Amino acid sequence: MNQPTSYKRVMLKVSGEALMGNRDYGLESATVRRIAEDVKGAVALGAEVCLVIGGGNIFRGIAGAAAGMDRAQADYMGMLATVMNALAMQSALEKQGLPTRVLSAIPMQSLCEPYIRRRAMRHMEKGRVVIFAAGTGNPFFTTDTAAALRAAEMECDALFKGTQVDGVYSADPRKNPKAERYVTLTYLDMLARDLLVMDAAAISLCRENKLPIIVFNIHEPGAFTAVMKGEGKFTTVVEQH
Ligand SMILES: Nc1ncnc2c1ncn2[C@@H]1O[C@H](COP(=O)(O)OP(=O)(O)OP(=O)(O)O)[C@@H](O)[C@H]1O
Ligand SMILES: O=c1ccn([C@@H]2O[C@H](COP(=O)(O)O)[C@@H](O)[C@H]2O)c(=O)[nH]1
Repeated sequence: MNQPTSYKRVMLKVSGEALMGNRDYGLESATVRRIAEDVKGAVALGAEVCLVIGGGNIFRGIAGAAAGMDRAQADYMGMLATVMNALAMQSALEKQGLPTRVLSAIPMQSLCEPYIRRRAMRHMEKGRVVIFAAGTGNPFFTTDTAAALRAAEMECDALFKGTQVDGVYSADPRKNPKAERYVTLTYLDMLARDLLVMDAAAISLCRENKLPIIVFNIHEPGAFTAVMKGEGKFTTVVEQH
């Protein structure tokens, strides 16, 4: 085993967009494999790991609504997109030799298990990597909120948000090159300054449950494993700093 981590159980939220790699849409297998290798590295540190994967690489409800669809119907399509990503990640993790389970908030018994909290807990205790699919199962939410919700339910020590940038900035760094990265931040700062790296419902849920949020760049090979050891660049969001 590598140098151990102080985290016993963690949630990793991976944005759907991150799975696109260099493509404009969908999944790039090399990217999915690289993230799976990173999860393997984190598991080797001795942590129990669960995942929520977004669906933005395939479909976002808000885009469907903008194109004239009923918003709730479009959101269900978005949730289905997250199931496809979960299945792709499950395959990649199993290729790495990791035991996994996909648990869906929308029951799909031919594909995966339904989400049952106590079953999920048991899977994690047995060292399986659990992937929570279909978000919260409800429209008008996001997979950030699903990640915060499942992390609280699983009694995780932290929520790691793997995204396109290496932390939380004073403004969106993809739009404003002068934006500055924070090393630590409070939940209230994130909410008050409207720092849109995560939605407000997810941040509030983390705050209520005293769940630290760690934002890092999932595109750096081995970044998740490194951040689990406190290495590399990231932003930590807590109650007080
Ligand atoms: N203040 C900020 N600091 C850092 N990133 C920010 C900030 N404001 C906006 N962003 C943007 O937020 C994005 C984070 O969202 P992300 O790509 O993880 O999307 P998501 O909605 O979680 O996932 P999906 O791609 O599945 O929809 C980053 O790519 C970044 O450009
Ligand atoms: O609880 C949830 C989670 C997600 N959705 C829908 O899925 C897509 C994709 O999720 P992202 O968080 O954007 O990656 C989202 O746009 C919603 O349409 C949902 O309805 N409920």
